[in-house]
Amino acid sequence: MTRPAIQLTRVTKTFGSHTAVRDLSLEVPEGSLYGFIGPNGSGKTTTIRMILHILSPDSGEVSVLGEVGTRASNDRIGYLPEERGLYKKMKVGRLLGYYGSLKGMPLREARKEADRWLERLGLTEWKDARVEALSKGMSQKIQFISTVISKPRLIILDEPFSGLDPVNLEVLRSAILELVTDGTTVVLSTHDMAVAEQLCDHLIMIFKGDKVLDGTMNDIYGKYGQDTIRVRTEAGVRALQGIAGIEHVADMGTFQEVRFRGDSQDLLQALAARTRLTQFEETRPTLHDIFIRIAGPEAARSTGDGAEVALAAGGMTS
Ligand SMILES: Nc1ncnc2c1ncn2[C@@H]1O[C@H](COP(=O)(O)OP(=O)(O)OP(=O)(O)O)[C@@H](O)[C@H]1O
Repeated sequence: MTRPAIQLTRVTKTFGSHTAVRDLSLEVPEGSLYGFIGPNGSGKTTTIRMILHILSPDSGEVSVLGEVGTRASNDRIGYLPEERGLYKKMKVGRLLGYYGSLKGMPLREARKEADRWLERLGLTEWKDARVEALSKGMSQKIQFISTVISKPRLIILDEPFSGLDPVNLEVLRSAILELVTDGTTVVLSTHDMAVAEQLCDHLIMIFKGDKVLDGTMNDIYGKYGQDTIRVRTEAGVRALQGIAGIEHVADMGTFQEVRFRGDSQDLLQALAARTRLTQFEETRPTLHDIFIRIAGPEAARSTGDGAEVALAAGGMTS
């Protein structure tokens, strides 16, 4: 078996009396696209900082690209932090060449690689612009290039999609997938479970410093099966009010995801008697729903995806 790119063994980190990460063990296989997910403040960034040796754990062991407890492997790691910053007065092309050479690339090669990436991300015409002239989305893509330009074996991206419009999100998404196809290991930290769901092949879910789920997407979905019904009706969430057997409803706005105890045909009939249906589909639960099931209703309030609908006695409130 090949060595994992990252291995954490029983790692704990506290800040004063607050435990940010508790007894965390984790293995990120080489070549995987591993999602670190969890709501704000759950311990993702602290975990990443320990992987990068910016922080030392209070206890436990951190091994990255085969090296235990040293910073030596950092040249082989690309890190896109959540708090971003670029030298504003520098021109884009020069800046990227500079970042590549900082990571040990010959300048000519770094410039060539910068040109390739600028073209790949639709930014060629901005090569001679100063960073300060770029829009937020453009500087985010430049920061991404600065992270990947030196072809690190391991790339850690903290919320890489925040603030990107759907077109640029797609551009970045396919660039990340291409890196993984080429054998790079990518860790993607995000609180957006829908993004993680679309992209990752493995994931770890962290909540209040504890690992609550870890595995391949196939294992995770296999465990939860197809026990969710996606419903789209003219009446919206109100159509579901008071139907016996409904255990949980997540209202996604134009559609609802329903966990139903019993024969789904009974739900179909009950709905058809009340409203016009445009979708009724048995499907697997979303990651967000799995997270709520594991972490409890309190966790629902700490995430932004989908509104939880509480079932009152015989009815619902939203
Ligand atoms: N340097 C620090 N000093 C004190 N507390 C800290 C420090 N860094 C993190 N924490 C606390 O540890 C907890 C975990 O924070 P962390 O930044 O790892 O979460 P996160 O999952 O990355 O959240 P976000 O998505 O908001 O970035 C939080 O309660 C945070 O306030």
